[in-house]
Amino acid sequence: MQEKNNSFKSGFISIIGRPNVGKSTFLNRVIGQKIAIMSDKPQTTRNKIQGVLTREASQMVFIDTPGIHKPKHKLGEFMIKVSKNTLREVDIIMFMVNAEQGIGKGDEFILELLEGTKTPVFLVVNKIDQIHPDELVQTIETYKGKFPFAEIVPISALQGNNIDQLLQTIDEYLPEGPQYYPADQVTDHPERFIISEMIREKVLHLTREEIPHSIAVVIDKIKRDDENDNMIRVQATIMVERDSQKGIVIGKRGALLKEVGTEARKDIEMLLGSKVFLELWVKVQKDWRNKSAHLRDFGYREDEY
Ligand SMILES: Nc1nc2c(ncn2[C@@H]2O[C@H](COP(=O)(O)OP(=O)(O)OP(=O)(O)O)[C@@H](O)[C@H]2O)c(=O)[nH]1
Repeated sequence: MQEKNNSFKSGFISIIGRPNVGKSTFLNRVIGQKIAIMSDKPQTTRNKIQGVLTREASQMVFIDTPGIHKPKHKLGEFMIKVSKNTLREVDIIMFMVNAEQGIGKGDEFILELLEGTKTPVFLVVNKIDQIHPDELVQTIETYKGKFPFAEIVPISALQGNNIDQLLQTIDEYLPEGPQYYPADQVTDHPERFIISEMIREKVLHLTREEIPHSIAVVIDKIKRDDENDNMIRVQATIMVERDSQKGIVIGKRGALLKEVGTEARKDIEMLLGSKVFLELWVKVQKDWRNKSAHLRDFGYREDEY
């Protein structure tokens, strides 16, 4: 290493893995800001979210792909298509697995999807804070036998263990390239999407087990109110699949919806740096997950990927 290489490196890193392995936790830790929704329920990340990490000599653009699983209905198939498309275009694939669990059907399915890919695949074993080192060695051995991983990196996204090492390794694989985004930009997602995810997160959180993932949040309007101290008015609709779910989301005399609104408003105010008036509606749209047309309405447009 006689010659110092001053050239800038950059690239796209796709994070893939079964639901709940900790992809969003990782992104949030690395980017240091709440951009990907975090939840202890599986499959809360439906859209592609990019987090951008700019270092001294490199820029990493992370893509948080939807949790892959075998398709059970239209939305599932759609998510898989999205994931497959992104895998072809990225520089590194981070396949994240949960150290606490053995290799499962979902992992096997993802490995099948990865078969023959030319992109380097990193096996990232997350949640190592939960297991004994001996178990870790075993898990790694099992995975090693299944796929020619370019790198294997154990981490704890929650506690931060080995994250620097992982970023260093990613750096080594990045090609020379431009700085795609300004250094202070952490996400290229429109505020609209982040706001809808903030609201969705509150609904999932406050309804606990009662509301499955059959909800979507549509932002109807974001408007600055010049007459009212520049307050920003946000109008959003929470879409549910069944009447019974509507009742749950609204709660007794509207109590739950009010709580969702209060909590979400705080997050949105932080994001926009302004006072926010949040108006929430709940609407039943039967069986929306199986209707491709509705996917479009909810902003899951394939042509964006
Ligand atoms: N103990 C431990 N828990 C973790 C770690 N990383 C994530 N978790 C937890 O695992 C759960 C799922 O994490 P997420 O980051 O939402 O998972 P995800 O992969 O983004 O999930 P989807 O959006 O469903 O694909 C959360 O309760 C996290 O707090 C870790 O390193 N250690």
